[in-house]
Amino acid sequence: MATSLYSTHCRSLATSSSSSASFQPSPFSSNPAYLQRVTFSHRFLASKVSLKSQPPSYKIPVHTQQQEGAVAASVTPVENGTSHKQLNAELLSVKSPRESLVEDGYEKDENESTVSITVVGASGDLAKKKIFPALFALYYEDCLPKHFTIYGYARSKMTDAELRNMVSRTLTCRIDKRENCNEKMEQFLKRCFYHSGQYDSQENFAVLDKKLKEQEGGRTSNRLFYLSIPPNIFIDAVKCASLSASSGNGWTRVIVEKPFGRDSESSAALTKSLKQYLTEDQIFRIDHYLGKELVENLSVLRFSNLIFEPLWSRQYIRNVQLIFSEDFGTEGRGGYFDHYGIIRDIMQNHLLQILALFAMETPVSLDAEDIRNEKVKVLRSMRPLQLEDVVIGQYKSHTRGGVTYPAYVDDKTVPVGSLTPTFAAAALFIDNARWDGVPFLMKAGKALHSKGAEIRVQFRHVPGNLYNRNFGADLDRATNELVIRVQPDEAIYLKINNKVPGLGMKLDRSNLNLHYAARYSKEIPDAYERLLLDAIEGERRLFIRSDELDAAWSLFTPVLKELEEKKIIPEYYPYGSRGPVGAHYLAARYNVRWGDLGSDIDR
Ligand SMILES: NC(=O)C1=CN([C@@H]2O[C@H](COP(=O)(O)OP(=O)(O)OC[C@H]3O[C@@H](n4cnc5c(N)ncnc54)[C@H](OP(=O)(O)O)[C@@H]3O)[C@@H](O)[C@H]2O)C=CC1
Ligand SMILES: O=C1O[C@H](COP(=O)(O)O)[C@@H](O)[C@H](O)[C@H]1O
Repeated sequence: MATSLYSTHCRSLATSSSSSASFQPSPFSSNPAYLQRVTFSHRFLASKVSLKSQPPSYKIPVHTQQQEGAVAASVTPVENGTSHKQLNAELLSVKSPRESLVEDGYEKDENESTVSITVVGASGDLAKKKIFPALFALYYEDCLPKHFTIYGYARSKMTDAELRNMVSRTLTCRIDKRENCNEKMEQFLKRCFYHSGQYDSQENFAVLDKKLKEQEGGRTSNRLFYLSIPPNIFIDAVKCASLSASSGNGWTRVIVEKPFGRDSESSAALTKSLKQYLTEDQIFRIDHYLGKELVENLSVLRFSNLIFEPLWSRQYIRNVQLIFSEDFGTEGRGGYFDHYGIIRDIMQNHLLQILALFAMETPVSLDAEDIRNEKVKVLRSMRPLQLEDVVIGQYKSHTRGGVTYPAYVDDKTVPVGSLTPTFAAAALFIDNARWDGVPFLMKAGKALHSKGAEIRVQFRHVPGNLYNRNFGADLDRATNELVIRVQPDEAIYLKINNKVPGLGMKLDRSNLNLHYAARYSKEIPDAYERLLLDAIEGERRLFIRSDELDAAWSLFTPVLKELEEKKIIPEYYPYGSRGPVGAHYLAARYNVRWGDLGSDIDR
């Protein structure tokens, strides 16, 4: 059984909460889980940073799940571990906001604050797939404040009941958290409402504001807008939300989804436009890879284990590989993708963010600004990517086992003859004392043979030749390799050499393996859960600051322009293959062999 040093799990903390606590009020002020969470972490300080000053501290009565007075309802039981898909009629009948609050046992208390979360683009793919399920998971874990409301906003015409119905189809309970699952879903869905409006209409947002106020019932209102819409309408929506639906007496924050522009200029223009309506403090630029468990764990691994940090430099590390692969194409998202390509879609953000966390110096503290300062520093020490250090590819149709998989350009939303890369490999360098000369190789592709994301750290050869003859000719295969498997089947393992038991002297490669599924019984939360919770708490550590974004774009913009201006033709690779062979030549130029070629001890 795992013992946890620092528990920040909302529900597990709730069980050990005391009956009252004194601290600055926040949207979570009466949630025992939250009280405990902030006591243990630096989040508390961050959560106090808001646009408006907070009222003075006071005694907070603890509110528990049981006290919420959930309405008993007949529900379809959870069967075979799957979530319910049927809602009963009572749930779908929409009550007025006040009725809902009273029914849920909430009495108006103007001294308490509320959080209203508006999902802008609620009818879309991301909202359905990720945002609503993450909000439900937070609710299930008692991580949302006592008073919260969720509003879906989009142009599509929908009633509250229809939104609830749509949302209910994607809600699930964790495998290890099924208790009262249907009941919790019903309670959650009652807090979800919908408002149909245009993204560029201040009047429509003003009506939303009115509805939010009704829900907030005179309490201090904190408002979070999640922009789950295409980037061309970000500014319209931000303008209208900010001018017509900002909180009058609490904080207003906006989560902005990627892409943050397509190069340095457009990104700077986006930031400038956003800052017409919001301060930097209000902008939460999301990169969901930063919310992934093993990416969060990177700093813990580095800075809390003496054995790693001394090795973390050019002295011991030969190369670092950041690998992303998907075993499906751009199906359905070709229109978006063709405008961006894999370098902008994955490398400039997800993989570069991982690289920054991997390579940064020790931050002064775990505070958001200290961490982000270090990330900016390391990004600014990097050399802009050169054309000769990039290989691009695009998948072509392939028939296997009687099934024909489409080419990228077969997608109706992709322009004929598109040269947009669906695969790229790149070699990047950090020109600082720690990393001078160490190649950081990135590889990202769609429609490859497997799905996964990992960080591979290949160490140098052991000096001297004590055991060289036992390794055979291939010394590279005998070097230590640390693998951080971000997904799927999370793991951290270290490849070491070991003597095969017996009278002879035969060496063998083995893994010291921290396999999450075996070590921890808990299901790993989705990245969006962590990030939404952080945004609600005002914790900015896992969000991208504007100077960080500028630094990231300046590494990729020149090469992206060159690729486009020179109309570089991608190397075509079959759907479901390992990608273009050019990636191997690129790696070989730096004496690197990709670690994901797979060996019998990798899984
Ligand atoms: N889907 C994903 O897996 C990921 C998405 N993202 C980002 O998240 C954001 C949302 O993504 P996703 O949900 O896939 O996007 P969608 O294309 O599904 O768009 C979301 C909603 O925006 C509205 N919309 C779509 N196109 C337009 C348009 N041209 N003009 C006005 N409104 C429009 C539609 O709502 P209505 O018509 O009802 O107004 C739609 O339901 C994007 O910025 C995307 O890049 C980031 C990572 C992953
Ligand atoms: O941001 C994006 O990420 C997804 C991959 O996310 P994951 O969490 O499923 O690994 C990718 O499919 C998409 O193209 C990209 O925009």
